[in-house]
Amino acid sequence: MNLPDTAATPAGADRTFQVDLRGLVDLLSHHLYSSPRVYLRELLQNAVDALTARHGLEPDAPADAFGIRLYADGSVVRVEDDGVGLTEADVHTFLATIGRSSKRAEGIAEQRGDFIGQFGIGLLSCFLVADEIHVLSRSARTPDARAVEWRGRGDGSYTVRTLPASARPRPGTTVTLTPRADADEWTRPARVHALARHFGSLLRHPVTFDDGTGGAGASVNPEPAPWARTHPTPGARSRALAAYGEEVFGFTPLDTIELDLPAVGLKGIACVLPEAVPAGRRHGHRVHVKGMLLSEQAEEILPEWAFFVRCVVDAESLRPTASRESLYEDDTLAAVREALAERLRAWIARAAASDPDLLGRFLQAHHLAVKSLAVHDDEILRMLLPWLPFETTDGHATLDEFARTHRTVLVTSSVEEFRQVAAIASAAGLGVVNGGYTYDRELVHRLPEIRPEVSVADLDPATLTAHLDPVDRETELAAMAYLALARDALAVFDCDVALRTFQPASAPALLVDSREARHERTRSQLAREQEGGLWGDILGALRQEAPRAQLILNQLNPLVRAAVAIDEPELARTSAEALYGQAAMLSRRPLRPAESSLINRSFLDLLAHALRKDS
Ligand SMILES: Nc1ncnc2c1ncn2[C@@H]1O[C@H](COP(=O)(O)OP(=O)(O)OP(=O)(O)O)[C@@H](O)[C@H]1O
Repeated sequence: MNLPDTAATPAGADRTFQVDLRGLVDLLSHHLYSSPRVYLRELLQNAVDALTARHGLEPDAPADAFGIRLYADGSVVRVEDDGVGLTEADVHTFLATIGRSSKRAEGIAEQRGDFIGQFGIGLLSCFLVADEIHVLSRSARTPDARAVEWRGRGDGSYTVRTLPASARPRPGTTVTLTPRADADEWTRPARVHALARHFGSLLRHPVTFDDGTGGAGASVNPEPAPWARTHPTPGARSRALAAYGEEVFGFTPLDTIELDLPAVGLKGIACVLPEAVPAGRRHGHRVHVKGMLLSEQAEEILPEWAFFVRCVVDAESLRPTASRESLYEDDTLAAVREALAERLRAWIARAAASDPDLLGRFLQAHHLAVKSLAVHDDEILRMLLPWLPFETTDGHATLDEFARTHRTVLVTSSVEEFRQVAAIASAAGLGVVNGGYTYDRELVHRLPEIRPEVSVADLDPATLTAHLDPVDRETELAAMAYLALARDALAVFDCDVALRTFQPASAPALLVDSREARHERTRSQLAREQEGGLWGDILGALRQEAPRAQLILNQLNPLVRAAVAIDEPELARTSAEALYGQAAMLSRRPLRPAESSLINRSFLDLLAHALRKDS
């Protein structure tokens, strides 16, 4: 913290920026840090970095030779470490200069890989809970170093004094805060203990907490990280990892995937979510660096498609941003993301190859996520496409099951088309998949890449009508008058009417009408209405041969057989309208206003006719 240069400065001379520390702390607390509780994370992280530096000085010291001790009794919070310590010069250079860090090499991007900190601002977070930071330190670099005391205050002033070595008999640093009354929530002993466990449970150095009520400090990290523990059997290990996942995330994982990337010193687990999540929603992962919990919301360690897992990882060399809430996007992070994605793919491949039960449960929860993934990822497509469920004319089935009974797989382009044709197509022995849902049509078309013996084609109305048998000449002639009347009645809907025989006999009529055809008709109609105007010309230029809808009546259906024999023209018209209305409703597409009123009218007309007949 540089004090403003208050001496009179001659006109025209260079001046020094002045820093309003209160403004800066306000900025950090409202925009950089998510909560005042991060003060403890920053203190712990500085202690960890100091221990790392101390081990660098004394590489032969055992791993647990140096530790961290926390103390909180309600009136002070203290973090004491056996780290490298600070000399008086260090105190001036690093503690008293905002933005200066002993952990950075040249530029801001060249952090010395061993350390978590790099920005030289973390200590300021203590001002979120206290007005003064008291540091007592003794350097481990020189055996006879004196102790040095630094007091930094929120108003930007500080004092430094050196003390005899006896003021701190061993090297290391003690940071003491006297919390403000309004920070009680974050500095109560129980809270400090909970925060220490939250941030420090995976730290590799011994960490203890003491609440001043007597007795030895309790260990904050009594056990090694869950993945570093040994278990009697692989089953016991996976149960223990699942229990840890549940404790951290609050759900029982469908499976736990162990992560281990020696190149970046990363270990951890990915917990497979037991339930589907909305596609595209990314989850935050818990990222520890050197055991220290830095972020619970890091999204960047996995690619977007991996939204079916949540991870806890501990890495040696990932670099957090200044807020610690996310990770610095560098080559290491890109490599980690790539390697973890590979690990998830391998897990899927293993389940597909040797654990059908697990695969089934996984796909039941996440088939949508997997479909979105398979569209862009050939390997996933190859492994999983046959096992993905689709809506078909045989009910919900995997493509593998479906292709066993249908060598030619037909796929519709909309849900509505599927609804229109499903019953008839399946009665005609055609295998149709509903391609109307996102990704489905695209995916089904890629099936021959994996099952070359299967062919896939789009189902167009012509394919279906080709499977409907024509009626004999005599029947056709007998129905001619009725068909002409029906065509006339339905001309307003640009709908042709034909008579065929098809199964199931219980279906009186089929309305074959694709969305594109309807779209085209609307455009043609608009063009006709707007004839002459600019808009009409544009629409006219776009006009194609408007495909007509087709109402196909089923000669096998008793009702249809009775209808074509009606000799009363009005009733014949009404019956044709009613058949059209029923077929349109069966297709489950939204009805147009003219269709709704046609259904309404034909129903009332038929009712009136029935009542007249009865009276
Ligand atoms: N416990 C400690 N032991 C030794 N040195 C420390 C300790 N705490 C802070 N320092 C010194 O003070 C400097 C500033 O600390 P501060 O926490 O503000 O930033 P940083 O850790 O370097 O970076 P960041 O802002 O990314 O945390 C550190 O670089 C380090 O030199």
